[in-house]
Amino acid sequence: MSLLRIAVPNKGSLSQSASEMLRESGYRQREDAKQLTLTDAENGVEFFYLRPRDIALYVGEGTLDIGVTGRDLLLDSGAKAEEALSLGFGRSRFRFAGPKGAFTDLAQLSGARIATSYVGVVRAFLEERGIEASVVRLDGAVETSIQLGVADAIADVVETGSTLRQAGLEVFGETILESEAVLVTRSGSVPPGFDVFKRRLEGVLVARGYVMMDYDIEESRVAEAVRLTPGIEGPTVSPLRREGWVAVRAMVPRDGSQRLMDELYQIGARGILTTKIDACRL
Ligand SMILES: Nc1ncnc2c1ncn2[C@@H]1O[C@H](COP(=O)(O)OP(=O)(O)OP(=O)(O)O)[C@@H](O)[C@H]1O
Ligand SMILES: O=P(O)(O)OC[C@H]1O[C@H](OP(=O)(O)OP(=O)(O)O)[C@H](O)[C@@H]1O
Ligand SMILES: [Mg+2]
Repeated sequence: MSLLRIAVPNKGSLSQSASEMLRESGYRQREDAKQLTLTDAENGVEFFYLRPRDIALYVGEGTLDIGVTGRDLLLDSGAKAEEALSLGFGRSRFRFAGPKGAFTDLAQLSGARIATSYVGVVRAFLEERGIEASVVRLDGAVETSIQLGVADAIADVVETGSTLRQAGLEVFGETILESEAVLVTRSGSVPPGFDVFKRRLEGVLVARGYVMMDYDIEESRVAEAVRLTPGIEGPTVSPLRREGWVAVRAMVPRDGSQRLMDELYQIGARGILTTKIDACRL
């Protein structure tokens, strides 16, 4: 059987997290940041380490079957590729920003010069709003362009906001788009073997978002407790050696699991434990 060809970011914000997720999904990943490709024949895949900005193009052309890239980069590329799964890391917002106090409303962008590395996304957004502005394409360090007189405003990736603050800029207008790392495939086509690959990554996503919770409780209060921890298919309830008590086991969302433990304790549960899940298939 031919190998699934998968593009992975070689550098930048998404690179390390992408490789980590693939490793947790049971795939081999390169040990050396200079390595360009890696074959994992046992798992039927071959990895190509590429610039994240180029990945959607390779997948859209059909040269590669699957890619990991940013939603913003996918949209900016205009490639014939589509999002198949969001991966929960590399989260950022794409925003307009300008000197403090200079802009309050998107309409003020009319006639302005806007610097960005994401020309496709910005042009499409302005067109949709009927705003006529000139877009200046820069490769990076976009925040400095205003101070240097090349632009009046910028549109860029904002994560913590500290780069903007340091440049004396502030965001304005609505968020252009919310981005995160995504799996992309060629529009309208599902490569053979994609379902297994996707299920493995979904397993890691669920494992990251959930913990396994165990507790003991009096049988008379089980119904109440199980309402708090319904599990996925339904919790496992098993007998305990102690008369009138049962053990309950259920997957629960990691967020809020501490509060859930407090609530279970309140209604009489004891021996409440959570354990990390490494991987799963639901
Ligand atoms: N703080 C961040 N800065 C830039 N991109 C980020 C950040 N956090 C997440 N991302 C996402 O990473 C992708 C951009 O990756 P890319 O590797 O092209 O740029 P980079 O991380 O700025 O790397 P570099 O500029 O060093 O090449 C986008 O999808 C973007 O939304
Ligand atoms: O909100 P923050 O947490 O400050 O992160 C956002 C900044 O990080 C990125 O720049 P990067 O470091 O990649 O440099 P670049 O502009 O040269 O790509 C991005 O372009 C913003 O400038
Ligand atoms: Mg950058």
